[in-house]
Amino acid sequence: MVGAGGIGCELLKNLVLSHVGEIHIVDLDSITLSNLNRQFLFRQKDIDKSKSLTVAEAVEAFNYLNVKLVPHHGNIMDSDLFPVSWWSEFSYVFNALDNLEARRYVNQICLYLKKPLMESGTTGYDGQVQPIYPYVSECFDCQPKATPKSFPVCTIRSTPSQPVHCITWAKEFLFAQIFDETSTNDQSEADRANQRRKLESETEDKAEIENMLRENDEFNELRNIVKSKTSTKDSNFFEVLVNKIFSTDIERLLRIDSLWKSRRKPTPLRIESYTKALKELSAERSAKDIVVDETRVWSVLENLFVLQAASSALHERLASSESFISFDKDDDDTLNFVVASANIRAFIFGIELKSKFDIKQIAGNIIPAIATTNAIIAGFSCLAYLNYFNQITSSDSFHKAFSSSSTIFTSIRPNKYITSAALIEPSKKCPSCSHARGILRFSPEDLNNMTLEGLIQLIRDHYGFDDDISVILGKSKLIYDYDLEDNLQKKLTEINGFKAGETLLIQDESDALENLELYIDTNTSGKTLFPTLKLKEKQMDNDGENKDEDMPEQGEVISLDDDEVVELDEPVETRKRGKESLDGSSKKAKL
Ligand SMILES: Nc1ncnc2c1ncn2[C@@H]1O[C@H](COP(=O)(O)OP(=O)(O)OP(=O)(O)O)[C@@H](O)[C@H]1O
Ligand SMILES: [Zn+2]
Repeated sequence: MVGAGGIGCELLKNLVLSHVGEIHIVDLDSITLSNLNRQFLFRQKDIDKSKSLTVAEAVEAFNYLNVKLVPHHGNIMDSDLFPVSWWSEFSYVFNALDNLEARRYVNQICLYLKKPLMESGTTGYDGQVQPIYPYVSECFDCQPKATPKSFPVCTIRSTPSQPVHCITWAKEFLFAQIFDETSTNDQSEADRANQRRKLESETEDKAEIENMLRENDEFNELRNIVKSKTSTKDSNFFEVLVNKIFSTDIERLLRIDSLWKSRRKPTPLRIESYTKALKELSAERSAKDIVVDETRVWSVLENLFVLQAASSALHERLASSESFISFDKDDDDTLNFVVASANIRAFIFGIELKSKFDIKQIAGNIIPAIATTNAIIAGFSCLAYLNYFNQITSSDSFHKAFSSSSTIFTSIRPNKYITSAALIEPSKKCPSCSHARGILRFSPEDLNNMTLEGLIQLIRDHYGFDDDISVILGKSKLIYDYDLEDNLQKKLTEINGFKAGETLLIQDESDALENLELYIDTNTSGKTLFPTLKLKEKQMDNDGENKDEDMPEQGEVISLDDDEVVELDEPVETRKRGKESLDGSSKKAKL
């Protein structure tokens, strides 16, 4: 079971009461106060303890069927901690995760190992369980997932009109520029040129572009103050910050007439008019009294007061122990900074102010989790799994389970509280399961002595590639094709990145056979084992064009080796065969 959060707690209780033999529980996180309202296996005393260890201990209280529980504290995507040999032990995998990246990773591992996977997720009242039988039913990646909504840079930086624009500005721009890891004082020429190009793709207004670039440069002063070891009391960080972002920058925006032809103009904030009231407020109350008032919309003065306190707290942290601070909705200093600066910007632009509670939801991309939805989904997850195990008497259990399992949805819509849909076959366009996969288990001897040329020969012999092949290591590192022979005589261990947990994507240059993805495992004691797979012939459409769409898209980046990166400006398909289509660069026409 991967994830011991909202769904995980409910699911573990169900599985233990269903008498599952042995359950391994993986989670990378520790328990926070905000988990306690729905993750019922945790108590106040457990705050800061490991989720996986605590959850295993908690269910022992009702583990009267003596299910064996094995907790693991760690990131499931860490292939040193969780190698293929570890994954191979399981007969069933449950996802109870909260992010796409980890879900995708588990999905891929289950495809490699052909393990049944129960995928589950909830947002608010909406929930879904999807049983996945690799290569028989749709996998997690068969249906494209929606990407989060984003806003044009110009709206965020120059012309906000909704609270969400101000919140995005405060979190993604202001906070990141000053405190985050990516904030830097010495931006290279290339970075600047890149930034300019990006802005030019969004607006033709030259004055606006110059303004945004200048604003960026001026953040140096703020970064310098905040990163200097000057005591917070002696620094004028808050004053410089407020003057720059709420006064100087706004005045400069006002000078760009083109922006305000059909928009309401912003009004710069005069901090002088608040100085006296700020002093009085700080004599009366502490900022702590205000920040706990999460559901009331604070006044402009209160927001300034909170901003002052949050700036000083963040400055103090940077001056004492931390080298950078990332925004985290559960880190109150970062959240208060974002809430207050977003609200003051909203006031300047005549936009509605919001409560800390509302801003937290938006800035943290949160839809409140509902304990009942988690419980229902975990219940279905367990029932669907039991259904699978009641059937696996035949050798063809995936096909059998395919016809008797369903995807189940919950929602708050009347007559649609619970609905189900039959499973469907994998999509031919799926980036994950539309090609063959398997685990390539190297003996330690072969891994140390085999050359890339030797490996390529073995792959060709094993899988019947007639023509030449190309080999991509990891996400995008091309290590061999008919035109790139530099690595052929290298031992496998001499190729940067060639290690257990990485993947090799093999493509047939003649496009006759489907792509093959091999997962590198080095944990075997015997001889090197190639997975037994029969590669399918690629489907061609009537024009002889290949129907499979697994080539990188236009604009995607392929890296050739660690320091050479080529941006594709035309699809790889057309470039593969003809050097003449390249720009004659010194990249030795590797693509
Ligand atoms: N890569 C990963 N490896 C292991 N566990 C993970 C990984 N990614 C996420 N998780 C765990 O999955 C669980 C998901 O649970 P849930 O959706 O309830 O989120 P939460 O972090 O507990 O709550 P919230 O995000 O609402 O504060 C979390 O406990 C999280 O730590
Ligand atoms: Zn798929």
